[in-house]
Amino acid sequence: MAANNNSDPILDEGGEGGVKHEAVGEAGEGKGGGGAAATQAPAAMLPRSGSRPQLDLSGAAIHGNLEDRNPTILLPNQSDDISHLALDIGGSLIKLVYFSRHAEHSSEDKRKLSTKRRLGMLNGGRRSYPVLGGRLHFVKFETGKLNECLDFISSKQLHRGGVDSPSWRSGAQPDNIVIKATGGGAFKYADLFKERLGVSLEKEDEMDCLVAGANFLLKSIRHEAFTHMDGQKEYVQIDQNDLFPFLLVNVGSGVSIIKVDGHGKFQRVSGTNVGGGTYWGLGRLMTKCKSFDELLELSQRGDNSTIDMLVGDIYGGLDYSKIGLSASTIASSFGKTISDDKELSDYRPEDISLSLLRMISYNIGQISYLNALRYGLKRIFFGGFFIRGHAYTMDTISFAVNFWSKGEAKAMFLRHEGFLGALGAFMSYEKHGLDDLRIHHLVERFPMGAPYISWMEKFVQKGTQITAPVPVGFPVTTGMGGFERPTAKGDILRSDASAALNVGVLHLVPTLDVFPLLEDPKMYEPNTIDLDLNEYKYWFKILSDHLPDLVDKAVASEGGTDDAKRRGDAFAHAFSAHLARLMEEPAAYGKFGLANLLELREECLREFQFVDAYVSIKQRENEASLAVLPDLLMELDSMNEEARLLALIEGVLAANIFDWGSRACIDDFDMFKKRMLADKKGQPYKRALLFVDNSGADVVLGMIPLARELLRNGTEVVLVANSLPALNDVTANELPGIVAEAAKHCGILRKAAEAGGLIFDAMAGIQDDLKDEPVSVPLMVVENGCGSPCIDFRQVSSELAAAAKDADLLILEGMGRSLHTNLNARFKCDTLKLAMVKNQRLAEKLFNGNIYDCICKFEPVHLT
Ligand SMILES: Nc1ncnc2c1ncn2[C@@H]1O[C@H](COP(=O)(O)OP(=O)(O)OP(=O)(O)O)[C@@H](O)[C@H]1O
Ligand SMILES: CC(C)(CO)[C@@H](O)C(=O)NCCC(=O)O
Ligand SMILES: [Mn+2]
Repeated sequence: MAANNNSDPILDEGGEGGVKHEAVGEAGEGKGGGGAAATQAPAAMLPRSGSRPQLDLSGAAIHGNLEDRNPTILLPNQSDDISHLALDIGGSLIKLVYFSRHAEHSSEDKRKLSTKRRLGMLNGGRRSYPVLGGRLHFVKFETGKLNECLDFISSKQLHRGGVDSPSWRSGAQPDNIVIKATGGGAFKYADLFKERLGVSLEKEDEMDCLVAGANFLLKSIRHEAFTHMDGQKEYVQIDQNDLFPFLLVNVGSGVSIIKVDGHGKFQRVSGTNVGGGTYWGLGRLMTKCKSFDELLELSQRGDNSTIDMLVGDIYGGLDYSKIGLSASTIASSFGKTISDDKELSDYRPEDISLSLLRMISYNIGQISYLNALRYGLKRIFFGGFFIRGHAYTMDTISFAVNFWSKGEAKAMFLRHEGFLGALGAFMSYEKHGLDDLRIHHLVERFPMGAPYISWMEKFVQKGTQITAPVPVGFPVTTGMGGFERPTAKGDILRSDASAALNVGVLHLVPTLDVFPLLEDPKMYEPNTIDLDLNEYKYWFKILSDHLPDLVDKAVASEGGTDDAKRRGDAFAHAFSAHLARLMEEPAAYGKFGLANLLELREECLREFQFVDAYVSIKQRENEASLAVLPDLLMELDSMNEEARLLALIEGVLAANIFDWGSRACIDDFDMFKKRMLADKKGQPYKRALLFVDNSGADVVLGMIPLARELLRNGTEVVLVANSLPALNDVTANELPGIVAEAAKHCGILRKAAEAGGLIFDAMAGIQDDLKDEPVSVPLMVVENGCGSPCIDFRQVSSELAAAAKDADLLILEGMGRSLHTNLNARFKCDTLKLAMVKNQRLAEKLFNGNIYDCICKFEPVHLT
């Protein structure tokens, strides 16, 4: 049977004895090397990206001061088209949202075109999606340092993309660039923008923008809103049909309180002048702090009871329980400072900062509650940069809302807290074509700001600062309206650079779709197991242990040059920083599952320009497997149909099913066989989608022979492969080459591949044994839209979505796609999930089984 000794390097358990399963059967011997090169050169084959545009880095240079934390890098030759910049210029901070669109490198190859034609995706040349892909970036500056902001805009030429006219491309200065702007500064600084950048600010109403921004986030971003109570962050999935009404409280310098009833339907019902500016302003005066973060950091080491007058101070240490006040409740903020014969300098800055923070947060919580009560609203979303993702601030506000409303109203926070206005201004562009954005079009990534060129070493140094975990003190509440002071001592606040990791770059990928065969997209959850802290610890160790090996492979894949080594170092730092961040706060990047974690690693490799770390390994495996394919096919053809089907499934699992008694934890093979053999009675599957995994034996000796069997029965086969490299997974770009090689040994494959547009030229020099073959059903290859070893069926390529329309059989192979994700996923058609459980812990957890157990899970749709 198929010799399958290539294994998934991460999804397999580390440790546990190297190569996981040995060659089964005899056909796998000998015939090493010398085989035809099945795969094409990877670099040349990667002109496009399912999720990220490739940058043209030639001629890149640092612009501005090298000492800056985020120096601007100019990429003069990259074709990204920056367009649509929007600003929110507030009393304290300037927020920028800009969209970089990448020109389609539309060198669609013949395979793609023919697949699209076949799948009915080429309707008169009209694009089936509204806009080009690109990325949405979020940046902020202090309003007092407006010049830095202007420099940033000008160095990145952000203001020039807003024009559709090509005049500026030829170098001519456009005379009328208009940029959307909101916030008071849109009025105050309009002249300065005209003077410095030659642009006019088109003013958008601040409240309109706040509401539009909040509605956009709640509608389009997964895991945007969360509650924060007693130090626990919990993401809230908002039901689109049950979003309105809600109260929006934007805590900027001042506070605006808005009742939102729908899109563009709202009323500013209240506000308070005691807000973020008050905290920062008073705090600066009283503590001599130089920055907002420094002030916030001080509060974490404060004890407000030296400053605030508590109920117990007034009642001789007793609660005033009759009206529900505990002794530790603040009776009067700063009240103690009146009776003391003390100067400001006699108080600790830490205590002052905490008293101020509590006074203001509590007050905002209370006013918000009163307004929610006034309009009968249960949900209050808090935005604005005063929140700053700070656990204690959020807990204080949540406590106030919960306490006063007796649990009736809920405080929720937003990951993009400070960018509501800027996003709203951005959304107000009429022609950006983004109005129709859907949740599945957006993929959030968390880049480390990869330094592309000369300052890699600096990044490695700086990366260490980001890596250092920063504990956040969780407050303990006492009930009855009192708070304890924060328990953590000596903590520092996460620096702005890494705090930026709360908010990623939003990648707009208009070609993504929800997989149409999902039984219930709303209820679908790709991850099989929740990543709780224990799971995190486990994966943290596996991923950390595997990191040096991965770096070696990645560096080797780029020729082992000095540059590749430096990038390898930087990648290791960046990925470790991500892991450290997640260990400290598993919910930092939204609700994160294993699929996201594995994808993060692949993205991180890509960020450091590692195109395909496993390229040569994949090539070697493919060549070796192709060399033994003819023998395998011959052996299969000598079997009767039943035995062949078993051997084929066995080949996919690379396990010996003959002794399944002890090895299979889920064994629906007989059920599948019954259905397959029924094909003979004239009801073959119409179209099967085969999701391939790994390279080499898994593909060549596993899935391709299975595909051949289906083709033989008259079933159309679509091989579904990754859009981008991930581990040793074959990509949709590589697969046609492999199929073409395999087809040299088999008439069925060859006819089907020709029918499916995978082979174009009548291949000369191949023995022509096709004369007697009937006209074949097609064999096609489509990309899945992912660059990950797992798959999230809420976001697949439009190609795959189109191919799914006529499919009545899905075959998911491998741990990533059928175990770690999708084990419990239900589809609208028959589904076969095949995997060997190469992880002891998972086997125990999921099936009470053992490592190397197999699952062959058949879920016929008529039974459900
Ligand atoms: N790095 C920072 N520098 C200054 N203030 C900060 C910083 N980070 C958070 N803040 C807090 O955020 C507040 C500003 O929030 P935000 O940007 O939402 O308001 P704004 O738009 O500037 O003000 P407004 O809407 O009232 O005009 C500051 O007053 C301060 O409390
Ligand atoms: C004046 C704005 C709207 C400027 O963003 C904001 O700072 C604010 O809502 N201040 C509170 C003003 C009040 O309602 O008392
Ligand atoms: Mn504002």
